[in-house]
Amino acid sequence: MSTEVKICGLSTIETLDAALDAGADHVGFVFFDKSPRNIGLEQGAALVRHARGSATTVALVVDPSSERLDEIMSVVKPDAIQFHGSESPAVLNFFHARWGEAEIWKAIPVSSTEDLGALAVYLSITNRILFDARPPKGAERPGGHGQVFDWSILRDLDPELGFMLSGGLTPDNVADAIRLTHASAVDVSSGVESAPGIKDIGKIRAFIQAVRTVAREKVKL
Ligand SMILES: O=C(O)c1ccccc1NCC(=O)[C@H](O)[C@H](O)COP(=O)(O)O
Repeated sequence: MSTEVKICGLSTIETLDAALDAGADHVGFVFFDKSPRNIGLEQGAALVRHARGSATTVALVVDPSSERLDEIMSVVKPDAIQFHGSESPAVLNFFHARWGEAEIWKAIPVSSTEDLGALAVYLSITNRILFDARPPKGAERPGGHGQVFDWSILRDLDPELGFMLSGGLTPDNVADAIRLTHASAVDVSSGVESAPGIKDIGKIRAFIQAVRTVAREKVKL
């Protein structure tokens, strides 16, 4: 089965179209004002409307208030919310009770095997777990740093978990990352940019092509 691809941090119709045309399965929009990829609610709503039905639309948030979540859900109307901060299981359960139809994705920061302990806490209350590189100390945002972590930490995980791999992926390293971790999905932001927040259409296409080459290898085996 082909590895799913999420292109995160999109902010223009042009780059969103490039991702959709190249076959992205999921498209992500950042609602966090300390991010160079941050977008406004109306901008997000227009991008989500444009992508609806072609890919899963994912709104990324970091420790949002319940008012902020309500705003995003009622104006932007994404298919899924990606919680990328230190949200507790209680926050995710509260969100589910209020917005039951939306998928819940949770990012888990990884720098050592011990970090996988969080899986047991979040697995039953999420639709998808995303492993991302733990951010550098003192960083202003918990993701989107273009940093890899040691993928061998994930090597023994059950591929049936269907986890998403993230952190420092690029068109050049994503095939190796999939072969090593058997991730069922990959997520990228910096690796398909020419500068922080500026998506590069050529890199988006190259990234998705590199992911698809791994699927073709599997067919040949
Ligand atoms: O991308 C951001 O600016 C961001 C800000 C705050 C929280 C999370 C953020 N990004 C999360 C993502 O889904 C990224 O795709 C993921 O961290 C990987 O980023 P990168 O290493 O730059 O590909």
